[in-house]
Amino acid sequence: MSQFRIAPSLLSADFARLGEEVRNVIAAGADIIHFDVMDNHYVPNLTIGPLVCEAIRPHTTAPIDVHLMVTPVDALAASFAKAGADIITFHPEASHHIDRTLGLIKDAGCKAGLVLNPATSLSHLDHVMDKLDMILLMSVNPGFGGQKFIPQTLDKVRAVRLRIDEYTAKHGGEIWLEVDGGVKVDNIAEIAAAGADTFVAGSAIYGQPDYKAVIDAMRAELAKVGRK
Ligand SMILES: O=C(CO)[C@@H](O)[C@H](O)COP(=O)(O)O
Repeated sequence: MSQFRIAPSLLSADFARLGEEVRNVIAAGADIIHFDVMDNHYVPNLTIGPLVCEAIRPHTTAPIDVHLMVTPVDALAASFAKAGADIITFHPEASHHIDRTLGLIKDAGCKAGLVLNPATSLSHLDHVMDKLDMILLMSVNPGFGGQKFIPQTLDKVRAVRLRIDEYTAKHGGEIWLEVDGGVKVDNIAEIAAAGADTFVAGSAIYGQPDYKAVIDAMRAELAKVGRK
């Protein structure tokens, strides 16, 4: 895996051909499959559940990164761990007991992370840094693909990068910083320069006929970033 990771969001894939869409995007050079779970309650949209995760699992050995936009969280997190997820992230305001939910995900053998919406405070990270494998910053309000990147996210990325670097310099370990929403070829370098290392892109990749061309173009942009 390269130092920057590209994670196509299945939300923009052809749902009638999901297995093939997973294989094609990995063959095109993606690192991770991003799997958006929406419940029509926490967010105003309804997508896919653990059965679909289980169905795509045999189609790739790449990590499946499940982003839970649901409340309540715990039972579904456990189901996704059983269904073959590698990484499970959730929104702190959707869980009554953040520390317990993170522990439950890790005890099930998955990497765990928190997701912060554009207006959600970084204070949610304060007491759980030791349990985080990933922090996912939403650069759109969650619920739909194809929205425009919110530029104020860049300051948040810088602030979280600082927190991660300070924390890992002192305590060791690794915490990925993922950004999700409106990520394109023309802004990925700026987001990386601000401190992100993992990039979710739905419509930018699945909205084009040639997935490899888009992923190659993203990697070419990332190669220009001096940070790593
Ligand atoms: O979680 C979400 C939206 O809630 C995202 O993963 C979107 O699916 C990203 O789509 P694009 O903005 O890249 O089209």
